[in-house]
Amino acid sequence: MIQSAEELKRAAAELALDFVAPGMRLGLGTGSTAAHFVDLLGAKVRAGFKVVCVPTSERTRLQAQSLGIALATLDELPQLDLTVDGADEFDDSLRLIKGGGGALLREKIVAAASTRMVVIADESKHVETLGRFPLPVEIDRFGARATQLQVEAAARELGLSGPVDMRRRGEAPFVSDGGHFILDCGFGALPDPEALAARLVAIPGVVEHGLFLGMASAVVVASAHGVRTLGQAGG
Ligand SMILES: O=C[C@H](O)[C@H](O)[C@H](O)COP(=O)(O)O
Repeated sequence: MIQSAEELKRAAAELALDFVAPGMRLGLGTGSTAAHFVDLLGAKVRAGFKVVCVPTSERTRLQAQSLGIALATLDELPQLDLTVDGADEFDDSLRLIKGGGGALLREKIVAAASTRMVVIADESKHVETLGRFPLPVEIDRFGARATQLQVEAAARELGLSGPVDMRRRGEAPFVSDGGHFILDCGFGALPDPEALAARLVAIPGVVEHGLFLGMASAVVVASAHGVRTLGQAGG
């Protein structure tokens, strides 16, 4: 019987391997769940399986490299067949919150360049309404405080409130692979994620937000009762 969170993540990652065909151009996600997938893919590659992968973060690039997985940049491979990535939250409509690990911008660029995005997660990430996990919003370093005020104002217009915190690593602000800051927005339940997404992208200092809407084609979710797939991984 599957028990620990790590076992659940690995079980989801294992099932997602079924969606990978030889010769595919693959996007590799970031985070502890995606790391299980990369690890399992590495074992397949060692056994002779051929794929070329584009990592969504430096962390994932280093892991994949250490496992001997063939890598390319997104400039070299601008169209991908499939991206497999984790998520901080997903709902029944396969809408996601991502960015807990700070990789949301590259993750979204890579997912958008992929024909399909398959998300792997344990059941704890499944929510009725997105927003339990504070929404990460990646912002330019220039004028960060001004951008933060605009994010807060935009949320208020939509009837949302709650702390907007600059993500920190120790004393200093956290800096993403792209060199940006991240705001963690604890707005609580997001009844209209599409409206919030539209409002956030209209703020000039916002580089990207962690709402992935209409991007995932399937979520492979592992619980103590087994692993199931929501949505369609094909087509
Ligand atoms: O920026 C990080 C990513 O969006 C991750 O995929 C997300 O935070 C989920 O990570 P984990 O699998 O570690 O919960």
